[in-house]
Amino acid sequence: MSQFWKPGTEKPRILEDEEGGVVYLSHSLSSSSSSSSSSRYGYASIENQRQRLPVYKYRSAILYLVESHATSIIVGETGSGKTTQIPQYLKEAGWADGGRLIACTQPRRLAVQAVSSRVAEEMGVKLGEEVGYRIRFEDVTTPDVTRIKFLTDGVLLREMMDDPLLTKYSVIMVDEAHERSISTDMLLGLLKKIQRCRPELRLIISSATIEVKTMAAFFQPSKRRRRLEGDELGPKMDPAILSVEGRGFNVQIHYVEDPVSDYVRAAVSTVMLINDKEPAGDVLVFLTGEDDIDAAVKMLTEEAQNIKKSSSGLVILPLYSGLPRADQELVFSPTPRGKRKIVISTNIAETSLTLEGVVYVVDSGFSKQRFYNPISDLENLIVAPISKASARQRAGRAGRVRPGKCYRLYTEDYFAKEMSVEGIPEMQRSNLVSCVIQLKALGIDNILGFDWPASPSPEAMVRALEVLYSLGVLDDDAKLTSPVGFQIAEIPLEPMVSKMILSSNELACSEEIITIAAILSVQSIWASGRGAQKELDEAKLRFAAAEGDHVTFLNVYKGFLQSGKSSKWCYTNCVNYHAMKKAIEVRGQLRRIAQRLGIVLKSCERDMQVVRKAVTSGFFANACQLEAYSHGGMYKTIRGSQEVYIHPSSVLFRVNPKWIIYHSLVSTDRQYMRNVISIDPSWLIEAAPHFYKQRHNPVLH
Ligand SMILES: Nc1ncnc2c1ncn2[C@@H]1O[C@H](COP(=O)(O)OP(=O)(O)OP(=O)(O)O)[C@@H](O)[C@H]1O
Repeated sequence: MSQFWKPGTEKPRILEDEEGGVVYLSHSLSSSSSSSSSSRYGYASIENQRQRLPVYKYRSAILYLVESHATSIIVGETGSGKTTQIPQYLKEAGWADGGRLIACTQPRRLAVQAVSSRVAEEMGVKLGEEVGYRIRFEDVTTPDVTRIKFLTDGVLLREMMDDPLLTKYSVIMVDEAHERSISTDMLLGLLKKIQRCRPELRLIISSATIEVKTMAAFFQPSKRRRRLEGDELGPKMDPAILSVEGRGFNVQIHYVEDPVSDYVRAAVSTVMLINDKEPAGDVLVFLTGEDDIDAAVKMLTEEAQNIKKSSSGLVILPLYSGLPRADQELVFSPTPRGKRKIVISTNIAETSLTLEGVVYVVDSGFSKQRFYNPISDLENLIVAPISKASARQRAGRAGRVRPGKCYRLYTEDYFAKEMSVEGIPEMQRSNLVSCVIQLKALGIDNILGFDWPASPSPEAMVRALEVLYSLGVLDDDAKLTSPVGFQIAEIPLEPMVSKMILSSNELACSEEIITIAAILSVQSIWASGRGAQKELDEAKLRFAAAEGDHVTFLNVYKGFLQSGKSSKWCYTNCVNYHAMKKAIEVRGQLRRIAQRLGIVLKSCERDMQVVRKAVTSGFFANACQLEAYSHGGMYKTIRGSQEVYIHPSSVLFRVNPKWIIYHSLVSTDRQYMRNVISIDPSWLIEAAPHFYKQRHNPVLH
């Protein structure tokens, strides 16, 4: 592995400036130790660029290993060419002949789209023909024509429902396997199973930062199996390991000297200093979520206005999953001459992406991560420190087409001594409802005995089985019910949302429920980043419904449509225009799914009781009862008796209905419920009699 940072060279120091802001000393920023000449940038033909990538020297070795081993684990620095080149080498070597397909999976949709268009460009073909991609709700491939297919690991899992052995694929490359998302882990377990029936299927597990030993141990065949296969001709079942040495361009790593207390402010100061002292080049900043990002955009815009002369050339772009597609794609557009693009992103840009102009990366050291406690049955999104693997991936977004620099907003000591090597696999810190339903749909009955790369907790499994049983998805034998279980398994959404949509059919309110589901899928439709809380509270009052946030969303949606989807209307009403556009995009996709399932699209007009009943039928597990009026209203979850509070952003904050259902929790000083709706407790028994058995919950009677 190459060393990013050599102590004693260009280490920057962070000092407090007179106003108390954080600044980097300029001498650190102006030093340079590029290992490659920047003249390489921009002039080489695509073919030359391909041949200069470190992975090119390993072309024959990779093809040999894939030929001779069922599984190959390939590790190489970020930017060395794994994702874009290996699928092309495989195609050139004939792995896509005879109508077969080469798949390359990615954990994120944005990466799927970006790498597939790069590979299509390198091959000189139209995207969607020989090279295509598939993400949830979008298939850009052509049957019998597409030979290389990029797709999210979640979509490949869904393809298994129709084709359990994935027979059309000759090679499946599971890229960025270090991310250990639930889908990646499920995929690894299932692919290992498939290989037993299809030894001709080749797997490539690739990443810049994977723990090779763990992965190799997982794919090691058992002694018994090795004996059985001993004499057969065919690929070796022992996994092969290849380390691709070398990296594209050097990335200097800079650390802060002392820990920073406010990483958003520190990130903004760092960007301003880069802009002031450093030569041309775009900046990619990693923060944790929409709130941080909006705050940073606002601060940067103000800073840029204050120092007009030097900063008038900043193009500031947020990037997070809740943004509409067109806005996300702006980050790939060429930076106008004389300008500097500042992309402020969540970890959506952490792996696989090449943003061509990016020379500087600013890493806050944090990301939002899901944590689930099976005992209390509470799942939270928490801002938590990232792992070394993530930090290296973030740094690797620089140095892809020319030398770069990465500014870490944490100390070198912290990186070396305190940061964990890898994150905890998502499987071990998430609610497993979606995972269990998918495995059931694939016919895996013994879920506890499934061969996982990292075992989930039995408590979390039992909790998930229990919720699925109560949703009517599983029967007494823990098999999928017909038709509800099969229908819910087929909808590519969280089972609770899918159930809510299915119930809306019977309750004749599918149009409203689909709108609610779409709005809940974007982070927040309120423009909270603008700062004027009073203005926002007044705007909310204009739409607020006594029933709660879900019904309030319907009022906002109606207003937005009546305004002709106007951005001005959004501004006046403190509504986030991007979020509304995204919600409309998702709504269209959900309507298509609903129609495919035979759901009649129907509006209940003003009858909000049926809307609340439909929400209850999906989210009954999140029901709470008011316990005390202290602290703006203290509630307890009905199942786990956990203390929870209505989030101040909810229209029901301080209204405190006796019985409510929440959509999600955020944890700060307390557990806060976001997006809350009032219910009648008798609906809980109707929706989930097993879940709310009388002996456990006498309060319901
Ligand atoms: N859209 C693009 N524009 C310009 N160059 C690109 C683009 N995509 C990729 N490249 C070039 O190809 C190189 C290899 O990219 P690739 O994604 O294959 O690397 P990788 O080893 O998979 O990296 P990572 O581990 O970060 O995903 C990049 O470093 C860059 O030089």
